[in-house]
Amino acid sequence: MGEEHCGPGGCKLRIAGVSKVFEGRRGKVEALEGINLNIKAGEFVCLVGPSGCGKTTLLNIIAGLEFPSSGTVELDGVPVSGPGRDRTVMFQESALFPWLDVLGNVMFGLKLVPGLTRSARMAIAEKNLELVGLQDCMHAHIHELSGGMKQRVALARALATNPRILLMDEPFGALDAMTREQLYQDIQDIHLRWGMTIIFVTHNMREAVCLGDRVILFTPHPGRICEEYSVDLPHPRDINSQELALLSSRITRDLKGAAK
Ligand SMILES: Nc1ncnc2c1ncn2[C@@H]1O[C@H](COP(=O)(O)OP(=O)(O)OP(=O)(O)O)[C@@H](O)[C@H]1O
Repeated sequence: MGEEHCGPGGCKLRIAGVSKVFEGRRGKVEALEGINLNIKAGEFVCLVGPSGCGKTTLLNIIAGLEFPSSGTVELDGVPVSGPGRDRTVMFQESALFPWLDVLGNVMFGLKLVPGLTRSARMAIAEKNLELVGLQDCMHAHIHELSGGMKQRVALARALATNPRILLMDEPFGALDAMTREQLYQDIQDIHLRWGMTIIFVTHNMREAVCLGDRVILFTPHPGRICEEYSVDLPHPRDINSQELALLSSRITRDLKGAAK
């Protein structure tokens, strides 16, 4: 990875009294209730909790893709009123365009940035593909890539727009253990050098403790914050370390208690 790469830093996030009620075919669903969370600029925060406790909903609210039923979200003191280029979401499924090659996919994400010529978009896309180790695959078709490579393309696409907040929804959930371990190293390295704020949803407690400065545990139906844990282990962290296993099994025990 090129040492010269450096992002714009992160922004501060203030979530105050956020609740979300969906009115769907099943009637009212209380997805979130009274979420208060302050996230520092550059902090890496992992959200964990039982299935359906509203983690994705909160991520979507921060992204500006959903709106809270009550409460507010502010980025550096400015209320979120919709999606913006300061935030990028990366999903479990890479959602790449199969008719574009690897380079084309990353360049496509840059079309929303005003004032960039095609050659500038290409240069930025190439730089970010190098950053995630895909410099030799720029012209590959998407169907030629492994699951891990596809997530690397998605990561390069997310990073290319220089987000100040990276919102990641189980981005490594579908990958095998070895590929995930490599990506844990890469994402820690990128976060250390870029300093963007990262909010990362996962079901994998070890992953949360390996990556997060802080892990936030939610209760189910409606999702509320029931506990938070500071992770003071130095980076780069090894997912197989003893200390990491101890903290992750403590959170898993608390999760089982919260899910009852
Ligand atoms: N658009 C929607 N309309 C109605 N209900 C919704 C909608 N989106 C989410 N929900 C409901 O809100 C609740 C929270 O969903 P959400 O996807 O945020 O949970 P989650 O914690 O991310 O779940 P998982 O860990 O399984 O991905 C669930 O009961 C879900 O069915």
